[in-house]
Amino acid sequence: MAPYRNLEEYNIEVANEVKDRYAKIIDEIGEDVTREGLLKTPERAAKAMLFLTQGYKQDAEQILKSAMFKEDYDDMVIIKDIELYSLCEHHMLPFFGKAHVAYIPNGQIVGLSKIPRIVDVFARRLQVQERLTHDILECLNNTLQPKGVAVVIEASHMCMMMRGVQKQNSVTTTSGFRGQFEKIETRNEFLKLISAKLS
Ligand SMILES: Nc1nc2c(ncn2[C@@H]2O[C@H](COP(=O)(O)OP(=O)(O)OP(=O)(O)O)[C@@H](O)[C@H]2O)c(=O)[nH]1
Ligand SMILES: [Zn+2]
Repeated sequence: MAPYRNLEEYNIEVANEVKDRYAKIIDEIGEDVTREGLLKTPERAAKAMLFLTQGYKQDAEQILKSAMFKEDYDDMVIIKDIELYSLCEHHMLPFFGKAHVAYIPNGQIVGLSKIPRIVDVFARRLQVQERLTHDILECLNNTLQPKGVAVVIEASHMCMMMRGVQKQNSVTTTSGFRGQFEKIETRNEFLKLISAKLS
């Protein structure tokens, strides 16, 4: 899971292919790929794209399993305001915002950092916000087998801001609930806690 830094750390053939295709795109849009400022741009763009899609090569289930511990705590665990950056699969433009994740343990808990880690695994792919929400939800539900799991994502989509309908302030909220969170009181407690501001 090490963060990738150099193009050489990616599959070199794939990385060079992506780089060459970015050079072609830059040329096609009417720019001069040989001018100084753009000389290294195809390589930088390839690195950025491979970084932003590294989730395909990562195994979220294994990440959770690497830090699951037996524990009798059976109240709600909430990790809120997890910042996320993903790419919409329609335009390959970013969407970004926050994920709020909760679960009710069923004899085992998971290392807290592993939840933001799996958010990144599923966010660093071409996604729609709905599927991203369910990917996180189902992974936690199947791997940790908790009494309940909830995921809420609030995000802004650059494809709706920079182009298309050009709405700068709209935020899309998606949510998924399993197990005890399907009960209205539990769900409401979670929603109340994620909207509460701690001073
Ligand atoms: N449901 C969903 N739609 C998304 C997401 N990201 C982008 N979209 C939408 O995907 C749709 C693609 O629609 P199309 O009509 O094929 O694309 P388009 O002509 O570029 O559409 P406009 O953005 O309306 O100009 C658009 O309505 C986008 O707003 C997402 O995460 N979930
Ligand atoms: Zn889009």
